[in-house]
This record gives sequence, structure tokens and C-alpha cells, in this order.
Amino acid sequence: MAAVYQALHRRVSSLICRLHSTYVRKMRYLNQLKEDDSLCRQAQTSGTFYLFHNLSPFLQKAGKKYLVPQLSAAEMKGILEKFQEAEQWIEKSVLIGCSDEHRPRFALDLGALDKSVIESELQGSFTDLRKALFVVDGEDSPLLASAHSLLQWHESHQYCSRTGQPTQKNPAGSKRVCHASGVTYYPQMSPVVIALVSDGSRCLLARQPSFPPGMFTALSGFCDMGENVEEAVRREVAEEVGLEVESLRYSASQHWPFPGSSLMIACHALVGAQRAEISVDTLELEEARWFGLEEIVEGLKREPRSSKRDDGGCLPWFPPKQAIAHQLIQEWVQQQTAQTA
Ligand SMILES: NC(=O)C1=CN([C@@H]2O[C@H](COP(=O)(O)OP(=O)(O)OC[C@H]3O[C@@H](n4cnc5c(N)ncnc54)[C@H](OP(=O)(O)O)[C@@H]3O)[C@@H](O)[C@H]2O)C=CC1
Ligand SMILES: [Mg+2]
Repeated sequence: MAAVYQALHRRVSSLICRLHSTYVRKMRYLNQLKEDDSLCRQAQTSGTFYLFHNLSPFLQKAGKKYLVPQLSAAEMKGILEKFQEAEQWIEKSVLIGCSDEHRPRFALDLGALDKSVIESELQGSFTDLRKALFVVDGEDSPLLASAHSLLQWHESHQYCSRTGQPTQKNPAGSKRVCHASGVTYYPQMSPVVIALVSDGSRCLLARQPSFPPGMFTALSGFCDMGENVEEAVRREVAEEVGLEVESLRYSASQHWPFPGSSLMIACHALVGAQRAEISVDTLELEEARWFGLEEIVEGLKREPRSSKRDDGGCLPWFPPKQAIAHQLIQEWVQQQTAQTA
């Protein structure tokens, strides 16, 4: 009776599964890979691999474009055989997604191997993530960012903070376990709020001393323990520019790989036009000021290269489209344009 029931259950599950969308089937498959170690090990033999070297992704130049190559398991083996211990290296990979056809994608950091050998073999170069994110195709940059963050998390969680003993990653890299204490560690992100403050007709942008010359962006800050998004925005705006937020509206969110792994939560914040006098926290910011619509529209057209003035200074320019700050600024422009039309 039990066997009949199980067979029926399997048949119903497979029928339901066939009815699911490509997306649902893909997410269920990825979840299975995280939970089932032997399935994941098997997937490593048919998957594709993105390479990193000390957290810098491997890119190939094709004309003016930069491609992020995916190596097959066989190609990986070919490269790793040059260094021996091929099997051991594949085990260090982390699962970062899969194609619609369920071909798993892994990322692997070969930081301990000679970089120049891999670069000449594969005809490309390991490129700093900050540069890579802005030169690759739109759909590749979030993938590189999440792979980088996951690899970085594994690198910095090699030991259990309770026992000091080494931790072991599961094949998918979705967690690490200390077998001495039984503690399981999961990859973490830090929530960060980013707010484009407006007084109704102007928006406020700021720069930190470490920014490239001329770059201004929206105010941002890490959430404190126990804070919600509204509280974090109100506090950061008060701390950094001395203004009180009257209302805020959520816009979107984005994973951001700097400095570790952050979840950027982007909002539009409104302050009263009568109480819009800025007092800048100079420990955190080099400058913060109001921008009118025209100046923002001009700044959006400018690139870092075209921002240099004859006197050596820089005209303002804003983060590129891959950064959520850019989206906030674009939305503000649209809203202002619609209001003034
Ligand atoms: N994608 C985008 O469009 C944008 C992204 N960002 C990102 O937002 C992040 C936060 O912005 P920022 O204004 O600098 O933040 P904050 O205003 O919170 O100031 C940064 C300081 O906060 C301290 N801090 C508190 N918690 C953390 C934590 N979990 N990790 C690291 N530092 C922490 C550090 O101080 P100390 O070093 O003294 O300990 C750090 O220097 C930045 O990493 C930046 O890359 C910012 C703007 C645009
Ligand atoms: Mg800040």
C-alpha cells in the first residue's frame, strides 16, 4: 500500500512540477543543490565555472567588449591539471546560479595558483572587481558581485568563532559548519540605507573624501542593530547633513559587494523646504549640497573623463547606471520633469 502511495505521490509531484514555470523549476532545482550534497557534487561535473583570483574576476576582451567566460568542468580540469590536485580545487567552488536548462554555475577562486599561467592559457586577465562591474554586460555584473561576496565570505569564515576550529563548507557553499561545536554559519549581508533627499525642488548629493574627484552621490549608511529602514534613513540624514526627514518612499534594493556584502535599500526622502539648511558632518563627508534639476540633468550626461575643468577642478558627475544611486537620481529627474510639465 505504501509503495502504491509513494508511486502516486511521485507521479503527482512530477505532474505539478511540469506545470510550474521555468523560474519556479529553476529555483526549486537550485534549492535542491544547496540541500543535497551528492546532487551538488554531481552537478560540479556538468556545470560551468566563473574564475576569480584573490577575488578579482577573470575577463576576456573581445573588441571593445569585456566578456565573463564560463568554463566547462572539462576545461577546468585541463587548467587545474597543470597545477595538480585538480579534484581538491573543484571542491572549493561555490554555487551561484543555473541556466534555464538547469546547467549549474559555480564560482571558484584560484588565488593560490600562479595567475600568469592561467591568464596566458585562457587569454584574458583577472580584473579588479570595481573595474569589472562597470565594463561587463548588464546581466553579468550582479552575478560577478554576488559570486565575489560569497567567495569573500568563505575566505573570512574559515574558523569557528566559538571553538577556533576550522569550519567546513557544504558543496554548494551555502553554509559552513563547525563539526566541533555543531554551529552552522550562513553567508551574511549588511543592510545599508541609501536615500535621495529632496526639499521638493532640489535634491541633496554628497561626497566622501575617498570618492574620485567630482563624484557626488546620495546619502548612505549602515543600519544599526535593531533599526528599521525608516529609522536608519532618518538617523543617517540627521547625522550626515543635520536635516530632519518628514516622509520617505521606498524605491528599490540592490546587492552591493563593497566593502563586504551589503543590501542597499534605496528610498526617496523628503525634508521641509523651510528647514533645508545643511550642516555637514565633516568627519564623514567632504561636501554635501543641494542640486537643481538642470544641474542634475547636465551631471547625468557627464562622464568622469569629461568632468575635468581647465583650472584643474572637476564638474559634478554621478554614479554609473549599475549603482542604485543612479536609479534614484533618474527617478527624481522623472518626477521633477513630470511636476514641471
Ligand atoms: N550602490 C550604490 O549606489 C552606493 C553604494 N554605497 C555603499 O554603501 C555603503 C555604506 O555607505 P557609507 O556612507 O560609507 O556608510 P556609513 O555612513 O554608515 O559610514 C561608513 C562607516 O560606518 C562604519 N560601519 C558600520 N557598520 C559597518 C559595516 N557593517 N561594515 C562596514 N562599515 C561599517 C565604518 O566605520 P569604521 O571604519 O570607523 O568602523 C564605516 O567607515 C558603502 O560601502 C558604499 O560602497 C554608497 C553609495 C552609493
Ligand atoms: Mg554615509
